[in-house]
Amino acid sequence: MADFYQNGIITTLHNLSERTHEDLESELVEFSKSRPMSLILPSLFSELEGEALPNIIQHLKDVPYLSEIVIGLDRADEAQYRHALKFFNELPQHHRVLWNDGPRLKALDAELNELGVAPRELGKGRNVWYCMGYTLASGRAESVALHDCDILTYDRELLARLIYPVANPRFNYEFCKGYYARVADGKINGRVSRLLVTPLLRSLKRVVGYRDYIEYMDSFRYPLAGEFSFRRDVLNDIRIPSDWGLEIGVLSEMYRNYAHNRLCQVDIAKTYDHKHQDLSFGNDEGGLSKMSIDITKALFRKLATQGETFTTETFRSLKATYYRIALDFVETYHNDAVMNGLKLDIHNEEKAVEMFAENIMKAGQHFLERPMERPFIPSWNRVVSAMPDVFERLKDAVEKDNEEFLG
Ligand SMILES: O=C(O)[C@H](O)COP(=O)(O)O
Repeated sequence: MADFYQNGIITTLHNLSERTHEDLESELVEFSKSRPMSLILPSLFSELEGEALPNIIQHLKDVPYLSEIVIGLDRADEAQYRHALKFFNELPQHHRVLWNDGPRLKALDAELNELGVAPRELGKGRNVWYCMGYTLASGRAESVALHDCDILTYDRELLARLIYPVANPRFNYEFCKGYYARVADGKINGRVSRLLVTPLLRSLKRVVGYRDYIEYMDSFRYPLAGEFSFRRDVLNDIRIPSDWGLEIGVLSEMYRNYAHNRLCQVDIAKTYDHKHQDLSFGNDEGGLSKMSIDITKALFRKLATQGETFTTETFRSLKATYYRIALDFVETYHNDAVMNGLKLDIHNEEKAVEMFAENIMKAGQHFLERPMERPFIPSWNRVVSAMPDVFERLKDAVEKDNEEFLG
């Protein structure tokens, strides 16, 4: 059983009783009468052939409270898009598959690009952004959840717990972030979250001092979770980063746009496992190495927008402080693992810490060389002002794709 401690400056909603998903769902069905709900699934075609997504679909089939499911499909050719339409057609809920690489959506993307408001990089950020635009265009939902498509331990209770805080009409939350223990196969995972993000935030507290933003970020128990939920109005003015800073960037946007009491986090699962990426030592362009550089840059950029100044010396102190704190964390996690009968490879953990320490310097150097770089995709409010009929056009393109290729 979890404890009920409130850490940090964001409300934490715990899992304190063994409520069944049926029990939660019967409430959600009631809530859906005043707050219709939808789910966004950013997916790669390859995930349709993996282990996780077919199981997610089996669970979603029985979810009784969703008005819409919006699937963003990346890296699919025409035959694969046709296959995806059949694959998702098992869902009884109203659903649409956005063929991001198809000619209709690519033509719209090219026009947005002409106007300077299209995403500049391919990837999950762009996929999520188009799904958010479609959700605004379709207007079917008041409360929206979003989760990854590689969750191996998926259960429909995860979705019920994730959307509940923004679905209950008596709650005033605009945004909710999921958290869980990433423990699977006898191991503690979540290497970037445990070994980079938390120790880096703790070292920032030492090097730059108390900052409300750092306290806020450190309040999230799993800051890199790809599971969020929000009220629809959030989607209008959120700016999504197109790189690996997506999760951190979304939290920073919420910090900028809302008071702390409109935000919360919720325990969504006892365990969680997903597809693991390589650490990619020495390769700044891939795997967890690139992820760690993007995340660190996102934190520096955000602090800079609050008036923080950085020099090479700041980054050197930060690296040294981080290294010490992160090594202490390795010992902490090791002891936690031992007491729980789990495995933790100290050598691999320390190798990861060494790489992250180097990457803090690389991210710092990059920041000093290009302080004005902004990987953000414009908010949908801005896009509407540049192209007033964008929602009709997006909706039309998606409807036509679905009609033409479903047969
Ligand atoms: O959340 C994280 O820390 C990264 O996504 C890496 O996760 P993993 O160690 O579970 O693969």
